[in-house]
Amino acid sequence: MVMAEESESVPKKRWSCNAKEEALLVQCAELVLPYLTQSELANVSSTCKSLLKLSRAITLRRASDASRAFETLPVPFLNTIDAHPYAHFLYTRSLLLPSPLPLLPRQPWGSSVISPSSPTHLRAESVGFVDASGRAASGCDCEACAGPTCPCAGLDGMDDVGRECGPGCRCGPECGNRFTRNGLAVKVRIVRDEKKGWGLKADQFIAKGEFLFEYSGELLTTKEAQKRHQHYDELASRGGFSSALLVVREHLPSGKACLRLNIDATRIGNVARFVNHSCDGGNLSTKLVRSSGALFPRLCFFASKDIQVDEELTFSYGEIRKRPNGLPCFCNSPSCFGTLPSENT
Ligand SMILES: C[S@@+](CC[C@H](N)C(=O)[O-])C[C@H]1O[C@@H](n2cnc3c(N)ncnc32)[C@H](O)[C@@H]1O
Repeated sequence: MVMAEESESVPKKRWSCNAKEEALLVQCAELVLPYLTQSELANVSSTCKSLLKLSRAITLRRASDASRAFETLPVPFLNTIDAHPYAHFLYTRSLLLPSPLPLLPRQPWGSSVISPSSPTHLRAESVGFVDASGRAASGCDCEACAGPTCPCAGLDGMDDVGRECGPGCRCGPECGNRFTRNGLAVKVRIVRDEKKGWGLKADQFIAKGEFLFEYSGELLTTKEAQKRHQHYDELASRGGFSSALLVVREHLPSGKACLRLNIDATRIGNVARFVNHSCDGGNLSTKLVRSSGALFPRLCFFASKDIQVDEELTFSYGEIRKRPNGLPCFCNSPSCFGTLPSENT
């Protein structure tokens, strides 16, 4: 294999190789390229025609399913605005404990030969309540969890907190009282907007009250969330950067304390990371759902009204606090405050 210099005004390095070498190169590249980020892929593909062809095929597959086949429904990207074919992030269907930046794992995406595996750091759910003998200490003993007789039933109504069967229950994954636990439940696509970046649109009719998805990502300590908030604010002020760090508070029964969940889907997350803000509350509502036996509740999204095909899915990011350097809001609702809500960390 030899490197050939081109005699253009700005010389470019290109590989030139014989047919046998090229076949070997493509074979190796098939195993490596799916692990690369968008810019790494672009750099590599500019070095030779075969890699360019392969990288184009990977890009097409990536744009056809943001979920990397972790969801049962594919989630395509659609961009008629600019040249970004997809957004690059690692996919997880559940909450994960964070890994420090340099240890962020790579996850193949867009390969025709390698199936992606979930990021390997600890699932937040793998920590649960146990009794002195090590048995799960909460949950139900139902064989079939039918209706309100199951002690874990409690997802109906407008309460901010719901309950479901979980790892502490005798029933299995097929139990009908675990319907927020099977990942994305409706067809959606990710659409590029000139002002808001990527956003999520319904690809089917969704009835009021229907469950859509949970908000997955890295579960951070408040200290780490504050550090990342500051870092993300700096990046956003330079433009072209969207963070997806959500802070949720659950008021505990005493009324005197609250549980604060910091979920960062910026680097690792699921489709929920694409839901944009609307000052009028949008068409989604959130509920913290506790699965019996799991230590942390999960933030789940439900339709707060009937949603038609092609409607953008939005919700309110929280209370608006006027900040001189707040990011501009383009929700376009009659009640728009002009500024995006920002967490006072
Ligand atoms: C959770 S992400 C949503 C997905 C994001 N639009 C993207 O391209 O990845 C939150 C970020 O989206 C953008 N965003 C969300 N709602 C917006 C709105 N109403 N107006 C302007 N930007 C918005 C802001 O950059 C915000 O920090």
